[in-house]
Amino acid sequence: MLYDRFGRPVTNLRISLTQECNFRCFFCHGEGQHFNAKLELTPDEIERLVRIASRLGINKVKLTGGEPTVREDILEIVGRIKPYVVDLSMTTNGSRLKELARPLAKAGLDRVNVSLHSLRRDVYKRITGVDMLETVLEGIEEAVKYLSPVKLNMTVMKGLNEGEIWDMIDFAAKTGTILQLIELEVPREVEGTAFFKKYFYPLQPVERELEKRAVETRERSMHRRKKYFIPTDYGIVEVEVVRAMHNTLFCANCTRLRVTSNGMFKTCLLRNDDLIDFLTAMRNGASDEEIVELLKKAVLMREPYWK
Ligand SMILES: Nc1nc2c(ncn2[C@@H]2O[C@H](COP(=O)(O)OP(=O)(O)OP(=O)(O)O)[C@@H](O)[C@H]2O)c(=O)[nH]1
Ligand code: SF4
Ligand code: SF4
Repeated sequence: MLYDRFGRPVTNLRISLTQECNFRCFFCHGEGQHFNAKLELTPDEIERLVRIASRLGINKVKLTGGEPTVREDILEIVGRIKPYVVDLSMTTNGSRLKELARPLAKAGLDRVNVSLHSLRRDVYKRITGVDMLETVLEGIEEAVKYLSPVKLNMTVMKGLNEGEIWDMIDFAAKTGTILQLIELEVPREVEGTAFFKKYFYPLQPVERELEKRAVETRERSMHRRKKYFIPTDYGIVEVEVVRAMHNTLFCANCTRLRVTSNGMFKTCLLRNDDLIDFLTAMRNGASDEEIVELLKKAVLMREPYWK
């Protein structure tokens, strides 16, 4: 097992497969990739990286983007890395899940997180830039048949969807999904901007209400995130709250290393000075041991962002 200088174990890789996306969410953080990356890792390179990481105790992988399902070889990628991974998940906008949920599960995907910021067509379109709510809802319906759990990601924003939280909780109960309520998060330099002030909606009061209504509360080891089990007319539903801003406990329990779509290790979502290129080494014939050294170097660069 690898530990960073702050005693945090690294147990998962969060791999961005592409910067491409068929949506245009106005708040998209692009997984912290603020550069134009034309180059993409091939299935061979992804498999090799995951195989090497698995030897070091990293056995959970999250596939992200951009939008991971815009890659034509997504099924091949999933199938090739699953043998090395205990928990293989994907975060997607859901636009291709209707046709892909079943083949993805068959290829080895264990579970999926689907962004669903609103249940109202107009609001959904304002947030994502596309008129695809129906398609995504159909995708979710299909996903629950083959993948478990299916989580819904709702980024809560002032003036847009903050009034839909309880509807979304009911929707999650009805569909047999888990809801993740996510507070808008940005790096320090963006915090003072008009954008952030306009849309930031603090979830602490919502969390207090959840606490009151919950029949049970649990804490995840990752980020020490709270999970609330909320009774609804449709049964008990699990609601997880993601509050990263200024959350020292969250960062102190961060166990993931990121991989950018163009082959670099990235140590933190919110940092922009933390990249280690491993793809050039790989393409120049580096041995597994040399890749391990680069991975270890990245782990040693990790720092909690909020401390
Ligand atoms: N600051 C920060 N935010 C994160 C991190 N991981 C996830 N988030 C936030 O949580 C949102 C949802 O993340 P997902 O990709 O669905 O996955 P997850 O919730 O991290 O992982 P699982 O619950 O294990 O599936 C992201 O859009 C981020 O806003 C992280 O390591 N750091
Ligand atoms: S769907 Fe995700 S990757 Fe695509 S624009 Fe929206 S937030 Fe960004
Ligand atoms: S250190 Fe904090 S901000 Fe950075 S990736 Fe981990 S949890 Fe997110």
